[in-house]
Amino acid sequence: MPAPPRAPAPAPMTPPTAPLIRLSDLDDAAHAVLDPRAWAYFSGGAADELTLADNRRAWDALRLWPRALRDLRGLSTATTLAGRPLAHPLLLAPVAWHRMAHADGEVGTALAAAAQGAGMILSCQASQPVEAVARALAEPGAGPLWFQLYPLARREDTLALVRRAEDAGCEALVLTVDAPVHGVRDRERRAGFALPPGVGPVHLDGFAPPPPGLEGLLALAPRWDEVAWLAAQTRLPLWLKGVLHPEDAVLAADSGAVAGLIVSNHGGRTLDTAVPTAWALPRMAAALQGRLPLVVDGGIRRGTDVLKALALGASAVAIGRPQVMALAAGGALGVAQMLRLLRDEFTVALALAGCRSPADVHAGLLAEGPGGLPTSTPPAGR
Ligand SMILES: Cc1cc2nc3c(=O)[nH]c(=O)nc-3n(C[C@H](O)[C@H](O)[C@H](O)COP(=O)(O)O)c2cc1C
Ligand SMILES: O=C(O)C(=O)c1ccccc1
Repeated sequence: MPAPPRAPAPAPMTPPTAPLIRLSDLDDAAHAVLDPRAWAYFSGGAADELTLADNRRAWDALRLWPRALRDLRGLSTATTLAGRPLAHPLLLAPVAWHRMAHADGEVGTALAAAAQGAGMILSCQASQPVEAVARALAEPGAGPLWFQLYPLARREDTLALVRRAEDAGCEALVLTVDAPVHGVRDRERRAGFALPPGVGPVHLDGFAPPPPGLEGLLALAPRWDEVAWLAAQTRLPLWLKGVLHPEDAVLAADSGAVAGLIVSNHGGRTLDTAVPTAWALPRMAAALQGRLPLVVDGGIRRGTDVLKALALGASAVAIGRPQVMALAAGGALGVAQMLRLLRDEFTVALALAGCRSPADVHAGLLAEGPGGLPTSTPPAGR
């Protein structure tokens, strides 16, 4: 019998966004659509970008000792952060000016975070207001909204910002302490980066700019007494972001003013050649002995990176660049896909390491890596 004539091929269906295979693919997707100056700003690090590269390499260098034959039934990524239940330990790190990546802006990012149960730390340099972001996150099962601060030129302005974050329903404040001056940004300078018209830090409208010159910035650089002052002004827990040294971790705990620390080198954007966060984290955890919860950021791109961060003592991780790359490439939907993928990879990592939950993750899962990273034997009974 002759073969029936072939039906014409259906018109190809283009998915709204290409399937996302791994987080690092978002860089190419964003590069293709972003203005070169915005790309330089979002993707770049400081100077020779050695810390930027080291952040990734330090997670990659760690090797896992998985456990077999564990009972994995009921596996869940659910955890708690400073007592707050979370669907999984993923937060969005504060990143300035989302509207430079996509018109959906921070509200789009927040809708994605809400849909995926992720927490969000809103930058004080955000290009959309905290009230609108808070509404987007006001969903059952949504993660917490935190507000990140740089000290403003006048204390009353800083306080006005704190009140605004409190009134919007933010659950914590984050004082960034690793960027008293702008890092050496070769890539931004080469690209001639400037804020595009119509995008800017909406929370800072009407506030006095920093006094001119280096001495003006140094006068605003937060000091330990500023941390105590800020903590005394608010009922919200105060986290410090950008601490790397174990002795500073101990000072933070001793101050009694600090609720937790974000172990961060600002994604390699401030002091180039600062240690990668995967090196700092276990040493800070050892110095603190559980006195403060730790969140870590910098180069977290894989579910296994999340697992390693928990094994080194973090309670949660924060994601910086992938959120703006995903936003640039696919708007709010892109950010939701990115978070979904990382959650799914983390679920797989838990299962394959023999852990039923984040609480099961411990230092014994880590083998010593090329960077001389710490190792231990699994504690009995785990
Ligand atoms: C484009 C960009 C803007 C950022 N803006 C801020 C900011 O406003 N406040 C802040 O505390 N950190 C800021 N950060 C640092 C991030 O919060 C975070 O520490 C870093 O991006 C984590 O590294 P990752 O990008 O490798 O995940 C920014 C980072 C990037 C990439
Ligand atoms: O670019 C940054 O990393 C950052 O933290 C920042 C600082 C001042 C204004 C905008 C962003």
